[in-house]
Formats: sequence, structure tokens, C-alpha cells
Amino acid sequence: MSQLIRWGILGTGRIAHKFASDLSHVPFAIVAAVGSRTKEAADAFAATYAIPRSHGSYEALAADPEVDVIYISTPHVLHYENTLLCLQHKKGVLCEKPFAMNRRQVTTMIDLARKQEVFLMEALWTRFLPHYQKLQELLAHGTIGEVSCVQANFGFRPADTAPIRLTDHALGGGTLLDIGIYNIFLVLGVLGKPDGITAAITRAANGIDEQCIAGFTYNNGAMAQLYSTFSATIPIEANIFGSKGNIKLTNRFNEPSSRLLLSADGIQYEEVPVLELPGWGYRYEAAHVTHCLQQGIKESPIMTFDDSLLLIDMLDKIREIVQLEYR
Ligand SMILES: NC(=O)C1=CN([C@@H]2O[C@H](COP(=O)(O)OP(=O)(O)OC[C@H]3O[C@@H](n4cnc5c(N)ncnc54)[C@H](OP(=O)(O)O)[C@@H]3O)[C@@H](O)[C@H]2O)C=CC1
Ligand SMILES: O=C1OC[C@@H](O)[C@H](O)[C@H]1O
Repeated sequence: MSQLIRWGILGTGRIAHKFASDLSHVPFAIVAAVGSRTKEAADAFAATYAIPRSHGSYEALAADPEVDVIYISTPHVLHYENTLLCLQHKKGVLCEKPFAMNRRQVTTMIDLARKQEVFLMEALWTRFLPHYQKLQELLAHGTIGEVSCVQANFGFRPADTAPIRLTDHALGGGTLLDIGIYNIFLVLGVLGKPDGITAAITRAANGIDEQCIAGFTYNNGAMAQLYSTFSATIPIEANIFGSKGNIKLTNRFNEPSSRLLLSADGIQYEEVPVLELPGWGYRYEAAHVTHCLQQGIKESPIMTFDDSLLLIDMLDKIREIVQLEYR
């Protein structure tokens, strides 16, 4: 089907730039409009990517009849209200991670998407990356046998130029929701839902988690170790240990630049070749959403509502254990 899908971008921050740039690689996708809190920022963004329509409010973007689907890239605490706004206007939505702040919000978003009969998906881009797909293939073929342990680390010291949202409690800051989510996503993709969870955080003075360490245990004996931090810049790597070998996802394991390494003995590692296309890596999820819209599909068969619900359940559970609260 050759129907053009008209994208809108809601929010003009860092990741919105990369996403808009990557849409130029996606067949049958055009960026039709952008919406910002200010007309100046919307106009500047539109000029950079030759976007025909720019709006000085999110409401105006959501109401734009020339838009089919909206990519939401605002701070975490706004995902819920921004998504509901777009769904109310019968726009499809691809909303950045974390989908929302808790299960209640995610459920309300899903219910409204179903009621309005429009597409909705969490923008967990790693799910669509070639190296992650290859990882799933290797695991499904039993290449490393039975997995006994997954270790996932994600951390960096935010630069002075980093967005304020990373550490601002009022914007949903902290490592768990921002980067710890990738650790959880990876472990769920390898071992599934845990039977037990332990967790601890280093709490910053403003209440956010500056570090978070979590342990997942499984009734079959498998376990996982998940660590996220803003206190140190560390290798953003993941290791998967199995009865017949190991897999390492190199720095940054959530991005397309990560290499997939395979070892039979835990000493010698060989790279598994993966086909990578030009761009930042957002084209894969954007192409999937574009395809879903062309086909009239309302829920992604790859990043499903159940996947997002399980993810938010894990975030909620860890937050409950460590008493991490947001208003
Ligand atoms: N998938 C990925 O690889 C990545 C995903 N993300 C996710 O994307 C989202 C945005 O992250 P990022 O682009 O880094 O964030 P930025 O702070 O750079 O951008 C956020 C944008 O949201 C809008 N906004 C609305 N209200 C506020 C507010 N009160 N304070 C600040 N900004 C506001 C602004 O756009 P405007 O002024 O135009 O309204 C702002 O530019 C987050 O949910 C994050 O988790 C982030 C990085 C990578
Ligand atoms: O999704 C993300 O990936 C990269 C990080 O630097 C960023 O803070 C986070 O939002």
C-alpha cells in the first residue's frame, strides 16, 4: 500500500531532532507538522526539517487535520496528558518511554486508544533495532542454551548541557524511569516476568534516584542484575550467560551502534554480523508505526500493550520497594 502517513512531532527537544531527521529515511512517511509550547521553537524546528506546518501549542498540533500520527517526546510526567490530548483528537500516537508514570495512567491511555480506535505504541526503539532482533533470534534458536543470568548496566554522569528533565523530580527525573527502563526491557526480553524482585536506590537530595540496583529472580533458578546510575559514566553493556555460551551487547546496548558478541567459552568472543541502515536508529520503530497505520493496525504486534503494561508494572514494583514517589 502506498498511502502517505503524515507525522506530527510534539515537543522540540533533543530526541525530537533525531526522530525528525530519521523520518526522512522512512518510505511513505512525511513530517507534516510540529507543535511546541512556543511558536518560535516550532517555527525554528520546522525550518530545520522543511516541515510545512508549525503550531505554537500542543493543542493546535493535536487538532491539525493534516496529521495522522503524533510522536510525543516531552518529559516523562507529560506523556500521559499529551497522549490523551492526541487520542482525543483521534490521532495515532507513538509516545516516548516511559509510556507514563504508573500503571493507572498507562491503562487509561490504552483504554482511550481502544475507544477512539486509533493506534498507540510506546516508543521503546530498542525493540526494533537489528541487533536486538538478532539477539532474539539467537536465543530462540538456543544458541547459548538455557540462560542462567542477565546483567545490564546503564549509566552516565549528566553533562552540564543535559536536559533538566533528567534530574528534576517534578519532571519525573531519576535513573530508573529514564535509563533503568532499558535494563528492565532487556531482561524481560530474555527471561520474561520475574518471580521475585529486590531493589535499592541512592536517593538524591531532591528525592530522585541517583542510582538504582535491582535483582530479578526466577523460579527456574535464573537471575538478573540491573544497575542504573547518574553518579558515574560506565560501559552501557549487557551480558547474557547460558549453559552453552554467552552473549555480550557492547556499549551502548540500547542503541544500533551496539555490537553483538557471542562466546562459547566466556573468553573468546566473535561478533555476530548485523545489517545496520543509515540514521540514528529511530527509523525502525517509525517504519513499523507507518506500516501499522497503512494497514489499519491499532496495536503493534511487536511492542504490544501487554509489553508496555509489564514494563510499567516492573517500574511501579521497584518504585514501591524503594519508596520512590512522584506527584
Ligand atoms: N528513545 C530514545 O533514545 C530517547 C528517548 N528519550 C525520551 O524522550 C523524552 C524527551 O527527552 P529529551 O528529548 O531528551 O528531552 P528534552 O528536555 O531535550 O526535550 C523535551 C521537550 O519537551 C517539551 N516540554 C514540555 N514541557 C516541558 C517542561 N516543563 N520542561 C522541559 N521541556 C518541556 C519541550 O519542547 P517544546 O519547548 O517544543 O514544547 C522540550 O524541548 C523523554 O521521555 C525521554 O525519556 C530521550 C532521549 C533518548
Ligand atoms: O532514552 C534515553 O537514552 C539515552 C539517554 O542518554 C537518555 O537520557 C535517555 O532518555
